[in-house]
Amino acid sequence: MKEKLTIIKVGGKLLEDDEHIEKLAEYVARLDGSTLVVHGGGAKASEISQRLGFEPKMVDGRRITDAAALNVATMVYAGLYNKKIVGIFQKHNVRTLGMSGADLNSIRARRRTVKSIDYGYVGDIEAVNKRAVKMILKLGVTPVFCAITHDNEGQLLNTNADTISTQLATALAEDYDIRLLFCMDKAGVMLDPDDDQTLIHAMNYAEYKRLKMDEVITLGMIPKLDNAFYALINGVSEVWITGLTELTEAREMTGTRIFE
Ligand SMILES: Nc1ncnc2c1ncn2[C@@H]1O[C@H](COP(=O)(O)OP(=O)(O)O)[C@@H](O)[C@H]1O
Ligand SMILES: CC(=O)N[C@@H](CCC(=O)OP(=O)(O)O)C(=O)O
Repeated sequence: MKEKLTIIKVGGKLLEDDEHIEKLAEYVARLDGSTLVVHGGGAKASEISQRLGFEPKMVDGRRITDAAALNVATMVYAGLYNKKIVGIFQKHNVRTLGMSGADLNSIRARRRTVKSIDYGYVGDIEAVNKRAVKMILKLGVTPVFCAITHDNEGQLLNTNADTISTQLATALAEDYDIRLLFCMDKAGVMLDPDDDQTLIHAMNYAEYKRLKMDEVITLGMIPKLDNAFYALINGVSEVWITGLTELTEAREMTGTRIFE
């Protein structure tokens, strides 16, 4: 039987409040089996960019990342948030290692080719160094990955955190029984994102396509769900889109369970 691995992707909006990181750390400390965390930070990167006087630009949920935006992304994701999470996890006795895709050459990516849009220093993942990640997990350590990858030629790249968690999950699915949890600022996928009462408890691909066409599902939820379904058809056992309270405080997890 494969060992259990829980992969939790934490959305950047949740990271704005240290209390949320504390709750997550307490939850991870209680979990059985191995855990791997991936985090974003897009909202903070946008805020810092604005404070520095340049407007952030997003297309289809992906940041147009010029050299200045890449510097901000590296400082916010690999620096501020990664180290904040590591510090708070250590406080809760979770042995943690902060990672980017450049560390141990764990995630190699290629700069996205320019078609109609030049995304700049945005990386599409080419290879996950499974050996390195498994080695960390075998030590009983929880790796915490930020949204920075590299091309192994010295260039750092910005990669969407939902995609990183999905690529790590599918690469490790051969060796682990994986639960992939996308934890964000809403309770899950909803018919009305401002009304928790409209939570969709389970969703298949046909329903996703219909709700996307009807523009019930929009913005960052689209790449998240594309990743969620990709994970499910590529060997990941269980996929959820959920909120922090729904994940860490409910006796039984609630949110949106993704099924084929
Ligand atoms: N049907 C929906 N249900 C819930 N959230 C939705 C929906 N459609 C769009 N969204 C938006 O998607 C956002 C989550 O995507 P994103 O901002 O990329 O999250 P994260 O930073 O956690 O990856 C929610 O905050 C919400 O504004
Ligand atoms: C290429 C690209 O768009 N990268 C994302 C990485 C951060 C991220 O994914 O953060 P959230 O999970 O908080 O949205 C960005 O810069 O916004």
